Amino acid sequence: MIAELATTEMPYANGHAVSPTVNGHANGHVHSNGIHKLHTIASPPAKRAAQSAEERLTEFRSLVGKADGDPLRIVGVGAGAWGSVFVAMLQDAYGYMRDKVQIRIWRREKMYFGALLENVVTNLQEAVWDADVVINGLPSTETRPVFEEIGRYWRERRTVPIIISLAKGVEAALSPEPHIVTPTQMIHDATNVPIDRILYLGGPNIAAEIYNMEYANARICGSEQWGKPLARFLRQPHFMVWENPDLVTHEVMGGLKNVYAIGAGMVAALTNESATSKSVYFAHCTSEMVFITHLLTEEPEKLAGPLLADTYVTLLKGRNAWYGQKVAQGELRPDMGDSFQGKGTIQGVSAVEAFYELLRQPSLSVMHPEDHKMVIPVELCPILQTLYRILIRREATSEAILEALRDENMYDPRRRIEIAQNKGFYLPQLLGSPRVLHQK
Ligand SMILES: NC(=O)c1ccc[n+]([C@@H]2O[C@H](COP(=O)([O-])OP(=O)(O)OC[C@H]3O[C@@H](n4cnc5c(N)ncnc54)[C@H](O)[C@@H]3O)[C@@H](O)[C@H]2O)c1
Ligand SMILES: O=P(O)(O)OC[C@H](O)CO
Repeated sequence: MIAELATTEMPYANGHAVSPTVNGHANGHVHSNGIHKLHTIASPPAKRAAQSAEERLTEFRSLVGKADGDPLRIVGVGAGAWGSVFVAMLQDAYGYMRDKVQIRIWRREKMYFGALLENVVTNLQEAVWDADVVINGLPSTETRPVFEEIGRYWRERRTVPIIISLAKGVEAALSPEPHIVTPTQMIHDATNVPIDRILYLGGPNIAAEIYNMEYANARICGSEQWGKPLARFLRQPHFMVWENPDLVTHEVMGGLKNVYAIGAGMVAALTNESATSKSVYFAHCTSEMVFITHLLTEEPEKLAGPLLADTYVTLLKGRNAWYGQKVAQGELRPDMGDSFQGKGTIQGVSAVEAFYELLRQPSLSVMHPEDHKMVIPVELCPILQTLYRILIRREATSEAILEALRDENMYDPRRRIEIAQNKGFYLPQLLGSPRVLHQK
């Protein structure tokens, strides 16, 4: 039986859910059954938003082509930290309009302990078969198999859903030539949903903090036809959403920052939070990330801001940095896998392997700007190489990350960026574009 999100539990004022965004500031806490209770704190009524929630829902419904009496069906796939918070945010904003929208979340396992959360659906086919909007809250490593199953359920569908992927991770594919596969591409491959209806939402977002209404921003990346209306529909006063047409590079950046966040956690633990050591690491890891952006796109400067903000927040409070610390402290080992009870999946581990496997391909070799010989790109990324040795080959301990920083052959991080900027390293095939006939 499909259970809808409980709105009976939501406090109401004048028949509408008391949303933290309607009556000014609110403190919220989670009740045992996981329903977020909101208590408004006496404050002047919030400035009325340009468009009311009703107006935004009506606008989006008409864009999707929903007839009166036919609710907009939104379903989250994967009820982890961010997947759950993101769906709960939509529920807070629109859930009280039960005749116009139905918001649910699917999770694999039934909640046998405690009360089954009202908002959980445990039958995937029932959850997605007629969904108008699907939110992918799965780790990138699980996106392909689950959407292959969903694709089978959608074979006879006559309507085309819109899919928003939250996943930050990548796969490396080596044929027909080495290239990156992102979660939106996995979803497209698995379901045949046109890529212009599959978008990526990413930003410097810590789920728990957004759940507590801390102000955040994010980008919805993909086709402008859906990016603009979705940005309007998803935007909340405490969650600013901008649209950006560049889908794949932003999605790749979400995966790349997780790689270097793990290393940052290791350095923090090994140097007892030394600010100097962490800044040395930050200089080197950002130069490697900027170098990699130059391989991926002709306009890397557009990515510096989003990439560094997402990296920064993950260094401050992300699970990938936490994982790096725990590995360096010996509390976790690389052979223990990448998913942990109460924490979820550490996406950086699979990203280390994907980026390393990709950037070590001879066909991607670039001219070493000082040795004047062709080298595989990963030769210019000693931190990525070291993380691969620690986490994937398991042939080095975390201390190797400090050796990498102290390596006297290490370029001045500025040099690596200068190298990338001066020598057109752009490899269009990395993101699946046809290879340029004559590399610059
Ligand atoms: N947590 C955050 O603050 C945050 C913020 C922004 C982006 N993200 C990204 O969003 C994505 C989802 O993040 P999250 O924090 O919700 O993840 P999570 O690791 O907390 O939860 C993943 C959920 O997917 C479920 N799952 C995994 N494999 C499954 C399968 N095969 N079938 C069904 N369910 C399966 C797990 O049970 C879990 O509930 C990740 O790629 C993450 O990097 C996370
Ligand atoms: O908790 P993490 O490390 O998966 O990162 C969370 C978000 O990606 C930060 O934007």
